[in-house]
Amino acid sequence: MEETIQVTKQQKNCITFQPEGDLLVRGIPGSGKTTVLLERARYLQMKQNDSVLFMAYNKSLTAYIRQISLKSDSKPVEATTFHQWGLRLVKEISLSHTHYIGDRKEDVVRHAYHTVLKRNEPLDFPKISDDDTRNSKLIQFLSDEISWIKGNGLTEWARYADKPRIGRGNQIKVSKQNRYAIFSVFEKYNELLKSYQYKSIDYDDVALLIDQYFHKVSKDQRPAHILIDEAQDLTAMQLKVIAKLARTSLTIGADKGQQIYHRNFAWKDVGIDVIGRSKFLNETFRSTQEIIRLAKDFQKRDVLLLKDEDYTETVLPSASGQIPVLVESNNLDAEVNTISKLVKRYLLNFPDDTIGIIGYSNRRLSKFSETLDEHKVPWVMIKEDETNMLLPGVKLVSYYSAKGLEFDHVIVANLKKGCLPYKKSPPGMDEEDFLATERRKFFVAMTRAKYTLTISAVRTYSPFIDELNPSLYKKITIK
Ligand SMILES: Nc1ncnc2c1ncn2[C@@H]1O[C@H](COP(=O)(O)OP(=O)(O)OP(=O)(O)O)[C@@H](O)[C@H]1O
Repeated sequence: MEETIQVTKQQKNCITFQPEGDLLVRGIPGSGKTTVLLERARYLQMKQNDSVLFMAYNKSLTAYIRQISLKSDSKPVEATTFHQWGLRLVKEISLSHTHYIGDRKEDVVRHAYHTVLKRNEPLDFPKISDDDTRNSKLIQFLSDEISWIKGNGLTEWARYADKPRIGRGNQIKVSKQNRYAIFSVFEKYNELLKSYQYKSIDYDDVALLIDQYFHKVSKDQRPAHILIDEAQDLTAMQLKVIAKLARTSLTIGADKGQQIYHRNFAWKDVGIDVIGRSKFLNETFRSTQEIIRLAKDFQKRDVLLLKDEDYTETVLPSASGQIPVLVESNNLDAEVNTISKLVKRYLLNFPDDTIGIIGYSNRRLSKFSETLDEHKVPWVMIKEDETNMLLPGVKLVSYYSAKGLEFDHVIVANLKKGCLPYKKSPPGMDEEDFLATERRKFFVAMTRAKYTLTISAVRTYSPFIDELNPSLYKKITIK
């Protein structure tokens, strides 16, 4: 977002939409949702002279938004994630000494499970086949189920008991007795979290606690205007409290086609009124025709999305460029070597450009960083910190953290079977739903590219490679 841009009429209508009530801005990748939300934040800040808060799903996107916002002359916009902002509020209104349980959540679920098993009452858990004697799949299932319960605000037995299991798949059969057993673990888990031993909350608790202690939230603690980007990945409960917290207006940016967590709710279910207050941006500005043509064709494999009432076809942009390249390597070592050489060439030819290497995880990306060091290529890892994303050079970023970002040149790496899509779906999730979210990660990664796109496949290739239309890319095989 280097140049000053001329917003379109469609975008302007969103920016200056009436500053009271809700507004939903939907749009295809690169259609300017972030740009519009940021401009609207500035507009509201200036016109209304009242507090404005910009929220986004992950820390890398909020850091990026702060960086873009700082580049302009106007007052910077406060940007944060719901989890960061919410935890601060929770500490102020109820639990001053709390922190997130983070990666230890499954340990607490296991602790709760073993505690309820010792009770003198028969508990019937869902049958999940597992070779592991530690019941890891059941524990993971219980952990995901607890997130689902909290994310949908089903924290009372009466609400959970009969709730249709939308979004929880049909793979594992869950009877009423099973629900009773699960709910016993849920209650014990919450008790343990609060106990002296853990004194923690989990990520899903933030929305529940704000809802529970809403009467304690003062007017000054509630922003007048809240703008939220990438809202398709928030839970129903998170959106419900965000809608309650916004005093005057709530602006939501979302694209179902980029939803990488399995969610299922309608806007009205969470108290958001979008009737007559929904806008769609269908022009795309980031990428070239060649990149969007390939990504758009691939998106057609997402049958769940095509059936969704929110789905709208991506329109081709006017800018034209190089055809995307598919590089095939025999193994991961060959992949990092080839990509490192390619990156070196880009740096030489385009010293003022950003180059994003998007990989499966930070662990996988560390292989790139080692090899880039050997090739004497400077790089930065975009994790969740304040790495400057606007400066030229090489950025390493995971599929998750790449959401909402953009780079002049993108290399989507690790297209290997078992890596993307990941080798196994979480217990309980339907294979089709799982593949749809994994496919969207690839779609999101491809659409981060402005000028060139390279896809790097490693033997045994990801099945997604076969889903790419071969007439829309050029193939290079590295021996
Ligand atoms: N009217 C416009 N004219 C030219 N460029 C634009 C315009 N609107 C947005 N852009 C540029 O297009 C790119 C994509 O914009 P932005 O990131 O806001 O899209 P987005 O819809 O949020 O994308 P995504 O959902 O894929 O993350 C940015 O570089 C932005 O500066």
